[in-house]
Amino acid sequence: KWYFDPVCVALVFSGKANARSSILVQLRHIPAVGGPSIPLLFYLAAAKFARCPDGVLQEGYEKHHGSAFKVALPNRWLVVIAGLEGVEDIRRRPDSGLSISAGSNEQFQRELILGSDLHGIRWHVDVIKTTFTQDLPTILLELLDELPSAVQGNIPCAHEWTTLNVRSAVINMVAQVSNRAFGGLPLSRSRAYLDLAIRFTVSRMKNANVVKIMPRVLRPIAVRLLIKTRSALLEGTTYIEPIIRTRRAKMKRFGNDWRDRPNDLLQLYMEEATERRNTSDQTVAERLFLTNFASIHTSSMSLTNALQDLAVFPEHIAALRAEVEEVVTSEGWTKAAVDNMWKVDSFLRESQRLHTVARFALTRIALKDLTLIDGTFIPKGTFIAIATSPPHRDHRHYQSADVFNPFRFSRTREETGVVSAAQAFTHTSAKWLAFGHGKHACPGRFFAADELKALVAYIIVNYDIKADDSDDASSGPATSPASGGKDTANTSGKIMVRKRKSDSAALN
Ligand code: HEM
Repeated sequence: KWYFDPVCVALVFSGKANARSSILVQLRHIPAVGGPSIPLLFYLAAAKFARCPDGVLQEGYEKHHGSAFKVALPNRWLVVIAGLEGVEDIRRRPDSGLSISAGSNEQFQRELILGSDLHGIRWHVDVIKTTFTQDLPTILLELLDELPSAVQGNIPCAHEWTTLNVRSAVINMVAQVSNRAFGGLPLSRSRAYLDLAIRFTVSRMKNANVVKIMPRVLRPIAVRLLIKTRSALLEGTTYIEPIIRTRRAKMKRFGNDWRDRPNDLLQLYMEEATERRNTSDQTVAERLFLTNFASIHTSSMSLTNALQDLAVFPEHIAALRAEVEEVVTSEGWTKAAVDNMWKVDSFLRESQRLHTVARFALTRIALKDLTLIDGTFIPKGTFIAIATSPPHRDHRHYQSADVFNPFRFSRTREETGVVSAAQAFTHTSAKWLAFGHGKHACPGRFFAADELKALVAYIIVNYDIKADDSDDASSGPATSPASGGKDTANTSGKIMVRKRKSDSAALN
């Protein structure tokens, strides 16, 4: 199972197959993609996968569609299930057979990096899925109120064209507006807290990747020596705990008659903790800080890609802007307006389709031996997942799948007037896996969609955007013929922006 583990390698070579090494043998029937699967040479496959993960996954998807293949990670095999029936099969299986907790622990090394207390907690997922999503109409009003400060604080307001480093501007904007919805004011305006949340998110991803390539026996030492993530988490909670104390005092004093009860995730976490009685305020604070990890990276990468797509295809800005101006003029900056931004929704989904942020979904560990729907045997302990990008680029699922067509998901509505949930950014299916699929699909996707739509809408009515035409910007990758000679997103990481002179105060 752990082919990097010297003990395991020694056992394989000495022929003493035990439970750990036997999984190597047991996975022999699953074809490897990206390189050889024989002992030690699988490092070649691991190196190739590290260099070109999307190419390897696409190759595996095409060769083994309807079945499974394996790719070499630095420390173990990952079995990737390819094809619609396989996705449905995985999503239907209970956690007792395929565990999401064990899967995300393997992916993010939660137990080692965060400690076993936090690793097992899952009640926050239910809160995000239920009350937080139900309360979005009011929570979104807070978020919308934060837009001017977050956007104008990170995108220059000059009326001349200015170069913008899109990734760093976006991560700051997303951190600020998200934390307005997570912990309210003044938390969302605390630069020190936001920097900590961003640093924590980035370093936790990096640390998980470092820990994963280390031999298993050295991992706990590495965590202690190298990783400051846990202390960043503790520091993050020091900003939240005083807010909890103040709110607890008010909750005690006013009970349900508390009129200015805050509309944010922290309040919902606190109320859930009160129900659960044995949940401490420190756990609530840690949970809130950790929610940044699930949301900041994914949402900011999605918005970065979307803004870069806008810069590469500025001809679509006018149609998006017209939609936003129409709905905001009639509804104001409200949830209803955001719900009616179908073109913006479609544009975000198309951007996500071609630049899917989460490379894998339905990441699981088999807790027992299983046989998949196509007959593939999956031994206990196998790490499995679905690769998200290949189905999104599959010509069987999307017409002209390689072409960036921002309104492909809003066209049905425009033509027929029928609102189809299956066309929405938040939809999940075996073909649309940006948020996973099934009972463990991303619980924050309704919030993420509203947040991203609001940010894109606010930015396009207030700014002009175009591709960066400076010399160093042209050093990006070559254009792709599949996208009509233009490369979508991820060129130089820079775009040009210019503040618009808007006539309508209602829009900004
Ligand atoms: C565009 C932004 C986002 C993307 C692309 C995204 C994507 C995903 C994906 C692919 C998964 C794994 C699902 C699976 O394995 O089937 C996931 C899980 C999760 N996401 Fe998101 N996410 C986004 C935003 C958010 C936000 C804003 C929040 C919080 C408010 C959030 C909270 C979570 C949580 C808590 C889980 C774990 C669910 C579980 O363990 O059952 N996500 N997300």
